[in-house]
Amino acid sequence: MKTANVRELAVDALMSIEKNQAYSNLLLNTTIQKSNLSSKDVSLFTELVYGTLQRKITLDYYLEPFTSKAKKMELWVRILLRMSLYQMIYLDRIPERAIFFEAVEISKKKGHKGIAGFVNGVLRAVQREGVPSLNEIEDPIERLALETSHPVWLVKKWADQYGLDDTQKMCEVHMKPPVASARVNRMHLTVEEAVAGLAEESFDAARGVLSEDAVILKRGNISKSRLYKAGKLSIQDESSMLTARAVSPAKNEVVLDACAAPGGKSLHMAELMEGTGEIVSLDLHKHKVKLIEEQAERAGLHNISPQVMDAREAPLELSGIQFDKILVDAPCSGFGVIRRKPDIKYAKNANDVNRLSAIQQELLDSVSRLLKKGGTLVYSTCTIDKEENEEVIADFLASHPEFEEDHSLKQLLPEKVHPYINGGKLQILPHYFETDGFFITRLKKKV
Ligand SMILES: C[S@@+](CC[C@H](N)C(=O)[O-])C[C@H]1O[C@@H](n2cnc3c(N)ncnc32)[C@H](O)[C@@H]1O
Repeated sequence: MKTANVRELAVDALMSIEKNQAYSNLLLNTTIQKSNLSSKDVSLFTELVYGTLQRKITLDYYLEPFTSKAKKMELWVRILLRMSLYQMIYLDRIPERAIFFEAVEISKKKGHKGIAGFVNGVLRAVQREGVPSLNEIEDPIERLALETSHPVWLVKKWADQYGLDDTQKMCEVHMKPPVASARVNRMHLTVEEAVAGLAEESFDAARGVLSEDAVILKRGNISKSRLYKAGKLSIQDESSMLTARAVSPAKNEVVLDACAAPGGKSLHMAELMEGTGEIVSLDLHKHKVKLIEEQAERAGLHNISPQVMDAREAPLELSGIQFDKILVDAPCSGFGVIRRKPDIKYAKNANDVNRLSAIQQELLDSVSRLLKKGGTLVYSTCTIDKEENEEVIADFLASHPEFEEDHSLKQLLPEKVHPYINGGKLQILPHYFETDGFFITRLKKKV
């Protein structure tokens, strides 16, 4: 496939994401699988889609003086201009004449000569005059939002919650590509054996930086490895791997995973229980429950019982006896995974956060009835928003005096995260270890 086609494919992918027809990470995977792109073209395609999406607000700001007079610009034209500008500013290795030529070719194909002339004119004017400086923006929050392409309301919220310094580091790390990592099924092999096995298959792998169960991959697609296909590896971010460790299920226990699909943490817990006991894995959606079944099958784990159910309506008799441990890995805004899904920062708004924190409360309220006395309840999210994390837990504890924070996280989790543990709560921000941002709380039902 020629590079011009890669760019055209990237414009189409960005259009679908913009129209909310698909999540960036899912769309990228399906487009790559369906096309017969070479690995070099896959890298360029990924870079163009992620890079343009990550920098959307900044690129629009840069384009504004050059496009403000255009009467009406179709969405694909704006996207093509953003993508071309992204290459001009951030990708040194692509010569400008190639960027211009291919932008013009795509314009002719998707539109007509007139649009090609407009696109060419805008790009040449940018080349001549340069983009506007961001230094003149006085308000530090507004400037940071524009520099790192985040909506102002979000940067303001994080600055209120964490201070400007951490917010700046977090916004900057969101610009970097995510690290590929996988969890080793320790029932079958050690992390060292997994690294060596991957090296034999010519993957450039190393031990993880945070989780004792992790390998990280510098190059290559882990799902193509023999170890993955044999169920000995599962794709998961390192911070997310800490959740099952925080639950710490013992052999033969009965565990509820209330929001379980696609099954990452159910599988991890099943592995820690060495295939014994039972994990009841609920999810609201039938097609997602199927993913849990497929993953359990791939890993050869038979102690997982997936069920389609709204965990807010889970009946008391669900477990027969009461559960020893319960995990609520709740639906959330996902602000901790912006590096993987940049569209999240544009798509979610303050109402979403309110709606989600109400659902999170309902989930905890409901499943807490199913836990036996002395049992463990772990609540986790892949967000950094305090309204969905600390505040949900504070509200839950205020209305559930039968629960208290369990202070054993420091015994269960690696030393590196200890500075970020506060009582029974752990908040990892994405820049601490260049992982996803993650929140984990361990609670105990009083005896
Ligand atoms: C953060 S994801 C869980 C990820 C999963 N624990 C893993 O590690 O692979 C949240 C899941 O909760 C599910 N969900 C949302 N509302 C739910 C509800 N009321 N009851 C059960 N599942 C729900 C969503 O469908 C989604 O799959």
